[in-house]
Amino acid sequence: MSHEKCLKNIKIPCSCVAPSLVRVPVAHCFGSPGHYKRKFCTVCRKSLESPALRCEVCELHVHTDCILFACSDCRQCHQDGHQDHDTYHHHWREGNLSSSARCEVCRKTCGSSEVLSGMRCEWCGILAHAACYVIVTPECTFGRLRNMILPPSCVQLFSRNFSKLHCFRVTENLQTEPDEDDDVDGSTQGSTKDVQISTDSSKQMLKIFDGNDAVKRNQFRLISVPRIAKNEEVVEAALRAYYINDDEQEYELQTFTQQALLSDDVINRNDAVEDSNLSSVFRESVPEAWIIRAKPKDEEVIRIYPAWLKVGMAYVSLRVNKDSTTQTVVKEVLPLLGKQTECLENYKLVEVLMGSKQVQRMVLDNQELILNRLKDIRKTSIRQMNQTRFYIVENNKSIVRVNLLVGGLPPQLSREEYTNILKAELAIKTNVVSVSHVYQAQGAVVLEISCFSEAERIYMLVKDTTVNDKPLNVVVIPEVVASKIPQNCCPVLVFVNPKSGGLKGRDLLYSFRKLLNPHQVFELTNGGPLPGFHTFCKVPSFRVLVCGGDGTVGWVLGALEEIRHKLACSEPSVAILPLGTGNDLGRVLRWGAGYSGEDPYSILVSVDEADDVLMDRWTILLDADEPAEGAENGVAEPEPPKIVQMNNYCGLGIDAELSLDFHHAREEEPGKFNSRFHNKGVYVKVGLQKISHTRNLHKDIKLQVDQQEVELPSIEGLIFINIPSWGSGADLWGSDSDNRFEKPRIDDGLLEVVGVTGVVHMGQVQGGFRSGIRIAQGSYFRVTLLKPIPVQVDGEPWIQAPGRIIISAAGPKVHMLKKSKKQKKTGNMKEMRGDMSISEGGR
Ligand SMILES: CCCCC/C=C\C/C=C\C/C=C\C/C=C\CCCC(=O)O[C@@H](CO)COC(=O)CCCCCCCCCCCCCCCCC
Ligand SMILES: Nc1ncnc2c1ncn2[C@@H]1O[C@H](COP(=O)(O)OP(=O)(O)OP(=O)(O)O)[C@@H](O)[C@H]1O
Repeated sequence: MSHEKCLKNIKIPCSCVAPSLVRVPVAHCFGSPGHYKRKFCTVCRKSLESPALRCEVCELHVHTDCILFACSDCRQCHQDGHQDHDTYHHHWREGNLSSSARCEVCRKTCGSSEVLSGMRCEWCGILAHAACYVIVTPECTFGRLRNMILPPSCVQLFSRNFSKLHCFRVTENLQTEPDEDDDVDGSTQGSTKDVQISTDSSKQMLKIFDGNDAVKRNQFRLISVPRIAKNEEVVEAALRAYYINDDEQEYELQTFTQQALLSDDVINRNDAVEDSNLSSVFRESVPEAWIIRAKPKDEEVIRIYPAWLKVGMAYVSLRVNKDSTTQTVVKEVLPLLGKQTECLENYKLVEVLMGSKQVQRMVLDNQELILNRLKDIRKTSIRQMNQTRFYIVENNKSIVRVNLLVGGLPPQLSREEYTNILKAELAIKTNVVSVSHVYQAQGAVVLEISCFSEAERIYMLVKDTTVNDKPLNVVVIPEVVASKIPQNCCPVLVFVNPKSGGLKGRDLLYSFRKLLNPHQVFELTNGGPLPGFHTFCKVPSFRVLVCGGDGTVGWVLGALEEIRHKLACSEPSVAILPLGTGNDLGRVLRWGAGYSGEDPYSILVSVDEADDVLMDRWTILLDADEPAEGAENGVAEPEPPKIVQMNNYCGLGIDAELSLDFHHAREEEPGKFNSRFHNKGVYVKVGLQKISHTRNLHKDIKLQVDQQEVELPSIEGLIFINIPSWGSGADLWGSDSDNRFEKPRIDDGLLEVVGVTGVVHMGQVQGGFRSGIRIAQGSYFRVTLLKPIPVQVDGEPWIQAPGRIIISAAGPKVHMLKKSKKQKKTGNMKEMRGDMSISEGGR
C-alpha cells in the first residue's frame, strides 16, 4: 500500500513480477528455520515471526510459508556452465539494513528497523534508497574487500543437483530447532499470516490449493472473502494469495475432491454456472477448499531467453499454438535472434524452473508439444508456471566434472590401496571415478567424477561409511581457475572452528560467507583444514584467517606445514581471530584477548592492513617406551610414536593436568562451555582441586638442553615457551633482565624453559605477582620421562607414556600477520565499504 503521491518512489518489483526480472537464476542456500529478530520477509514484506528462514549466502529472509514465492535471485558465487560471466553487477537486496544505514547517493538515512527499506549490494556493501540505487552504475568492483574476495568468475562448480548447502559446505545450525515437519516448502497447515481470522459473519475463509502439487502436499493458503463475493473476486483473491498478477479471467476455481485431480470437473466455470448464481455457490454450499486452475487456451505467447547473452535479461516473445513443438519454436526463434543461418541441430530448448531452493533445468524433447507442456506445468502449480522460463541454448558438449574430497581414510596408503578401499566400501565405478589427488599424511583423496548421479551417490554414501571404525567425511570442492585471478588479488582463506572458546564461530561463518565468497570460508569441524588448502592449492598468492583458539591455530599451521609443498603459494601469511579461551598467540600478534562481537567487516580490513612477521615453529617427537596408562581408569593403551608441531608452548606436569581436566569436562558437557569467562572458571575450579605441596616432577623427568644435562629445581610443571603469553595472557618468563639469557623473541630460534612449583605458583603468575622459575634457553631439547606424565601442546593435552621427548626447530619460520598498531585512516568503516560511481544523468 502506498500514498498516491508516494507511488512514484516505488521502484521495487512486487513479488508477483520479481521472477520475471531475475537476470541469472541462482538458488538460495537455506539452513534450518531460526529466530531472526527485527527482520522482514522479502516476499510478503511483513515482519518475520518465528521460526523463519534466511539464505546463508545473501541477505534474503523469508517466512517458512513464503519460501515458495521467493525467486532464485541469490548471489552468483561461481560459474556453473550456465550463463557464466566475467563482469559482475551490483547484487541489490532490499531491506533488513541497520537503522543508521546511509544512502551513498543522497547521504541520507536509508535503513529502518520498522519496515523493509533501503537497498544493499551483497558484494560491495554499498547502501542506497530504493529510489536512489537506480542511478548507481551497474558494474560492481567488490568494494574495499576486492583484493580479499575470491572472484566468483575464477571459481567453477558444476553442481547440478547438489544442494547449495552441500556446495557451500553449510552444516545445519544446531542451535535453532528445526520444524517438526522438515518440509519447509510451505506450511501444511496453510498460512493464516495474511488473513485475520475474522468473526465477521459476512466473511468466510476458504482454503485455496495451487494445482495438483499443493493438493498432494496438503499445502494451501487461506483467503477471506465476503460471503456474497462474486466468482471473479474470489479468483482474484486466490491469485493474489499466490502472487499471480495475471488476468483473473484466465483462471477458475475447482472444487476440492480427490477425483478433481483426475477429472476436469470445474463446477464454477462461467459456462457451467451463470454469473448471477455464483455468489450462491460460495454462500450456500460453502466448499471448504478450492483448487485454482488455469483455463485451457488454444494459443499463447511465450518468452524465450537466449542463454548466451551475458548482460541484461533479454527475451523474444513467440506465439505458440497446439501444433507448436520444441523444434518449431527453435526454428522460429533463431531468426528473431539474428541466427537465421545457424543449424537447428546446434540448439536446444531448456525449461528452467527457478525455485528458491533449487534451479532445475530440463532439456525439452524436439517433438514435445509446447502448449501441452505449459498446460501440464500449470496443472501442477500456477506459481510454478510463474517461475518457469524457456532458454534457447547452444548444444555444446558440456563436460561433467565433480570433485569430492573424501577424508577419514587410514593414512599413509598408496593410490591403489585407497582406490581398493573405495571400491570395497563405496562400490565406486572406476570408469567414471578417478583418484586425482592423494593426501597420504591426512588419509584423504580427491575423487574426480564425470557423472552427476555417481557423484551424488558417493556423496550420500560416504556420510554413512566407516573405515577401521573411523567415519569418513566428504566435501564438494570447487575448482579455482588460478589464471583468471587478477594480479593484485590476494584472497583470504578463512577457517572457522565453531567449537572454540565462546562458541561465536557459527555467527562468524555466516558473516564471512556474506562478506566474501562463501567458497573461501571453511568450517573446521567439516573435514579439518585440508578441504580449504586443497581448494586454494593453485592460487598464486593468498593469506589465511584462522578463527579459533590456540589449539585451532596450531591445527591449521600443522596442516599447512604438511601440505605446503603442494601449494602454489607455499608460505601464506596467517592472521588470527581469537575465538578460543586462552588465545595466547592471538594476544601476542595483537588480535586481542578474545573476540567479543566486533564488526566482521572491520576485522577483514585489519587483516588486509596487518604486518607480516616471522615466527619459529617447533617439532616435538614423542617416543614412548611402553604403553601409557589411561589417565582415568588405569587401563593400559598402546601409544605409537608421534610427532606434533608446536607454536606457543609445551607443558609437562601440572599445567597439562589442568588442561586435561578442562578438556574432559568440556567433552562431557560441551553446551555448558559457551563463554570464555565460564571456561576460565573451570580452569580455576580444577586448579583449586589440585592445590598440593607435592613437587616431584623433577624426580620423574630428566632434561638436556643443547646436549647439556640441566639440573631441575623442585617443580610440579615444566614449560617450554616460544611466545610471551601462556595460560591466557600470563607472562611466565617475566620482564626482568637476566645476563644468563637472551631477551626472548618469537623468531630467535630459541625456546625458553621455565618451571612452576604448583597451582598456587601458577595463580601468582596469572595474577602478575610472580614469574616462573627460569631454567634454560636453547634450540634442542631432550626430555626423558620416567613415568606417564600429562603433556599439553598449545593447550591440547594428553597423557604421555614414559620414554623420550625431543623438541627441535621445525623447518622454515612461519609467516604470521600481526595487527597493525595504527589503524590506517579509513574514515567511518561502514561508510567506506563500497566503491561506487553514479551514472551521469541517471535514470
Ligand atoms: C592462590 C590460589 C590460586 C588458585 C588458582 C587456581 C587455579 C588455576 C591457576 C592458574 C591456571 C594457570 C594456567 C592454566 C593452566 C593450564 C593451561 C596451560 C596451557 C594453556 O595455556 O592453554 C591455553 C590455550 O589457549 C588455554 O588456557 C587457559 O585459557 C587458561 C586459563 C586460566 C585462567 C585462570 C585464571 C586464574 C586466575 C587466578 C588468579 C589468582 C590470582 C591470585 C593470586 C594469589 C596470590 C597469592
Ligand atoms: N589439532 C586439532 N585437531 C582436532 N581438533 C582440535 C585441534 N585443535 C583443537 N581442536 C579442538 O577444537 C576445539 C576448540 O579448540 P580451540 O583451541 O580453538 O579453543 P579453546 O580450547 O577454547 O581455546 P584455547 O586453545 O585458546 O584455550 C577443542 O574441542 C579442541 O579439542
